[in-house]
Amino acid sequence: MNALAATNRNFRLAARLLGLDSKLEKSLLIPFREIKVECTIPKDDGSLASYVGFRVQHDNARGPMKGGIRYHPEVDPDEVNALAQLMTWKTAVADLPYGGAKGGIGCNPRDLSISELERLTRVFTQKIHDLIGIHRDVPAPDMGTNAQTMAWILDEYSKFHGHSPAVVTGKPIDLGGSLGREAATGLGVVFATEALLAEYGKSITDTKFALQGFGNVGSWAAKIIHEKGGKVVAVSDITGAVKNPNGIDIPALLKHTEITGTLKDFQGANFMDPNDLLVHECDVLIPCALGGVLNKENAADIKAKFIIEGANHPTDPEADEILSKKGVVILPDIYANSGGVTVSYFEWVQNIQGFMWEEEEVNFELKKYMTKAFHEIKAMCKLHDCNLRMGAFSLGVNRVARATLLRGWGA
Ligand SMILES: NC(=O)C1=CN([C@@H]2O[C@H](COP(=O)(O)OP(=O)(O)OC[C@H]3O[C@@H](n4cnc5c(N)ncnc54)[C@H](OP(=O)(O)O)[C@@H]3O)[C@@H](O)[C@H]2O)C=CC1
Ligand SMILES: O=C(O)CCC(=O)C(=O)O
Repeated sequence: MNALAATNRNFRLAARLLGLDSKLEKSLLIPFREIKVECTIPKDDGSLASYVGFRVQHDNARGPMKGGIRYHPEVDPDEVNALAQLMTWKTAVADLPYGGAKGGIGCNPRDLSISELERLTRVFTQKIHDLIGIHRDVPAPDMGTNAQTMAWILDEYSKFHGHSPAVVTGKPIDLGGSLGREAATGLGVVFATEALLAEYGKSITDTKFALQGFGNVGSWAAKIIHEKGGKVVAVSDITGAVKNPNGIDIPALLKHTEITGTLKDFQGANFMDPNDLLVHECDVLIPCALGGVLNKENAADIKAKFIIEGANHPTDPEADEILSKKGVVILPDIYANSGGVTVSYFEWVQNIQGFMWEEEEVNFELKKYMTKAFHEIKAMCKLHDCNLRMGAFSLGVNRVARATLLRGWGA
């Protein structure tokens, strides 16, 4: 099942649980606006290269639309649509005054030089600048993009609209980025994990973790888990995977990836087939890379008792069903990885106030938001007798439905 079909399915199940009117259900599902633009740039060798960029603005009932921009070869309209919709429910679960959006460009950032990436980002921004904005749609980093990408968007956008730091979040600190934003998604994943494990009388200390993806989310989550006494027994990136049953030395691995850019040739662990990462022996599995990686092909072989969805849409509905029958507890993406957008919200607030918070304050507030959302999801699970994914979806969808009804349709 593709990402959009899976996301629509989860939304519809939640709408049924809530007893939403079918016309309201239909209106919530249709995106507010879908943008598709051609981005042609001169490459460093003088030849031309054309790419397709997308921005899907799913819903703005609760506030400006919010969500990352992804640079990846597999970016396609259905996936961006699904990710935009997930942002709508995610911001509502976290109770942020935002709607949802997502963007992307179908390209392999590893094949582009820094100056080619800059040109591509500026052309994309030129094409969409009238449709984003501080109170309209606020992009942020996602897979394949980072603080530098946000700096180029900010600069290009500001040429048209005047200096506007709050038009993007996840910026470099020197341009108004928030302390703590870079680590926020990984830290939020860890707060979410702690909240879940505590329900089962467990903690991070001495628990065994496997993480797929060692980029922004995966590397920060691994670092913080290691600092809290957890054992990271396996991690992977696109080039391969490493394992150590006694726990990988994460600071050493971070030093290695900083120097080489990959997990390859790391001396402190054994290499393994990256396809085995998801079915590796561990207590907690944290997918932090692509969508749809847990599916009917591998779900029956998963050894973890808990899955924390650091990535967006890592579990397809068929896998959800198989895993649920096995008794595996899944903490869904729209809650588990909401730490990033929550600190993006703090960044936007700081930019609008023209004020900067201490990192301790950012992290303290993040923990408060993550803890509150966890208990609100649990309450929905109790009310509707459902799993955590449906608890989170029904919490988010209900908040957006209420805002939509209150605003009305201005007939
Ligand atoms: N950044 C954020 O704030 C947020 C991100 N997310 C989600 O988290 C996930 C990861 O995002 P982020 O960390 O920002 O992205 P990054 O681009 O920083 O990192 C992605 C990581 O995934 C690895 N990867 C890519 N393909 C594969 C594969 N087939 N098998 C194993 N590893 C793979 C990459 O390897 P390599 O480096 O070798 O290419 C890299 O380590 C995405 O689903 C994103 O939507 C969710 C909320 C917020
Ligand atoms: O920080 C943000 O605004 C969005 C992050 C994001 O894209 C996500 O949560 O999937």
